[in-house]
Amino acid sequence: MRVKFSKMHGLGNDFVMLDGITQRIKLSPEKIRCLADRHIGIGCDQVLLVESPRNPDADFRYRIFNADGGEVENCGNGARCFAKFVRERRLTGKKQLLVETAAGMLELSLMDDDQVSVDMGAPILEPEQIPFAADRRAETYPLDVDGEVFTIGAVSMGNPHAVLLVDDVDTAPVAALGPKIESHQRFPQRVNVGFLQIESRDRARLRVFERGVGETRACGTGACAAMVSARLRDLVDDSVEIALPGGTLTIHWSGPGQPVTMTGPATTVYHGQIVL
Ligand SMILES: N[C@H](CCC[C@H](N)C(=O)O)C(=O)O
Repeated sequence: MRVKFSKMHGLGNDFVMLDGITQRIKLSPEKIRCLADRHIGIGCDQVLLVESPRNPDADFRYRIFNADGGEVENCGNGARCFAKFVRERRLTGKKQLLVETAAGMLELSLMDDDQVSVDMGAPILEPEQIPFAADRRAETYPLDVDGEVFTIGAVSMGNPHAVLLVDDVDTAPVAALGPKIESHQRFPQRVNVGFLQIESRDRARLRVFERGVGETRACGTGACAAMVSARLRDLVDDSVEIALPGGTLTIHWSGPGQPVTMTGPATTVYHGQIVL
């Protein structure tokens, strides 16, 4: 079946965007892995599928699939690209969108300068809801990785994140330690792993080894989770510029129970067609 797609990215975290409203699209983990493959497919970190909402209050539903074929709960960079995509495909004329995801509802605001602001909802901090095996909720947790104990934060933005503080992201052991923590047995659904360098109370640098993908050039939910973990440790204030390898996101969070807001760009690279 021949389908139209858009190739997009949020700060270099790249996506194949599929309109499942005006097109009949049936995906399987194998098809997703093929689409995401940078040699035999289009190549992307995630495949994002736009569908009609189940919730009558929502404008759209959007589903997120990692390059390994697994469906996941949330994608911050993808949410911004989604907002631009549905406008470009003339699926809506609205600039304020309510979107249903597996993690719940997201509120998206398209701004004039191609920036998109997303209300990502309140972070989830209870270990069993992250999910993360721990006796009780804490700002940080010891995590034994092959006999070496690391201090991590554990936060869910609908999807699970572990956050480690490092002195210098450029020399952080992302490739060596990322996979070990991603598949650590205390994270029963695996986990995204953020390596965070605090520069000041309103600026930090971050690299993320993403669950189901590997290191990406940016991770929106990762930036939100890292800021939340740093805020809980009183290392930053309520608004922080998070600099990732692909560019900078502005994250705002005023404390537990409050929503996290993420603002950043969304870029369309090209439109194409492919036989699925
Ligand atoms: N790898 C993530 C999904 C994509 C998140 C990321 N691309 C973002 O911008 O938030 C997970 O398995 O939870």
